[in-house]
Amino acid sequence: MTSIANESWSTAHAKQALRGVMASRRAAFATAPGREMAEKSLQHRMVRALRAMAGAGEAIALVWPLPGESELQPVMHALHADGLCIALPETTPKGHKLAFRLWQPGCAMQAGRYGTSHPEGPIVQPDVVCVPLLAFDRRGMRLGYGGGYYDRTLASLPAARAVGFGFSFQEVACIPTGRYDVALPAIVTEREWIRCRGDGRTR
Ligand SMILES: Nc1nc2c(c(=O)[nH]1)N(C=O)[C@@H](CNc1ccc(C(=O)N[C@@H](CCC(=O)O)C(=O)O)cc1)CN2
Ligand SMILES: Nc1ncnc2c1ncn2[C@@H]1O[C@H](COP(=O)(O)OP(=O)(O)OP(=O)(O)O)[C@@H](O)[C@H]1O
Repeated sequence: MTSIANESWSTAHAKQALRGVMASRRAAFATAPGREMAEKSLQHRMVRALRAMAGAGEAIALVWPLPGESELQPVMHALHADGLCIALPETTPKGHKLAFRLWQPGCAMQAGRYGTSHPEGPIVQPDVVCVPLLAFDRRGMRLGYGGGYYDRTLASLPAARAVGFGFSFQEVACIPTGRYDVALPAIVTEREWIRCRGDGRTR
């Protein structure tokens, strides 16, 4: 359910309609012949982009995938082996920012809100935040599940570098935006590392 308390009725409803369209596209992609190749290519591009973005020993926030999302565990293992610190979000109650917890290979995962999973490790403040998305555009605007979690979280971490990630089929011409949506500076897909053109409020 989308909370419409903080944005106009028309924006909230346009976002919800787009979520429905993107859910169908994602379901079709789940069984598409190119899925496995696209997944591997996205993982490689993510590792390359994050190695370039993160300094030695820095903390990178990734996500534990929800059904239909790309598998990022190989990315987590590769960056951990580089000596980077990996954190995953714990889904807090709606209206709050996410809490990031330290992940280590083989660590126990705890079931969280909305089907998400998080490690039980200590809280970590990430230097780089990888942002999951349902849809994106070339400005760097994104659509998520409607919790507003990443908008709130990024607003509270002004020094963190953010990068979105997803598959190229998730690109649309123009994401409907509200007052709290801020453009991502970059988005990685299985095809490219997009330097987004922004909307005048890019973080
Ligand atoms: N893998 C992953 N982890 C993540 C996110 C994500 O997008 N992907 N999040 C990104 O913010 C946060 C969790 N955000 C969520 C916010 C709302 C709903 C939710 O309302 N789900 C509805 C149905 C949503 C739909 O399909 O339209 C539900 O479960 O009923 C789910 C996750 C943190 N962890
Ligand atoms: N920094 C913020 N402060 C207050 N309200 C916010 C903030 N960021 C987002 N919101 C509100 O949260 C609600 C959900 O936002 P939105 O639809 O953009 O979520 P989303 O980006 O799809 O979700 P998520 O970030 O969890 O993937 C909207 O009503 C929005 O105005």
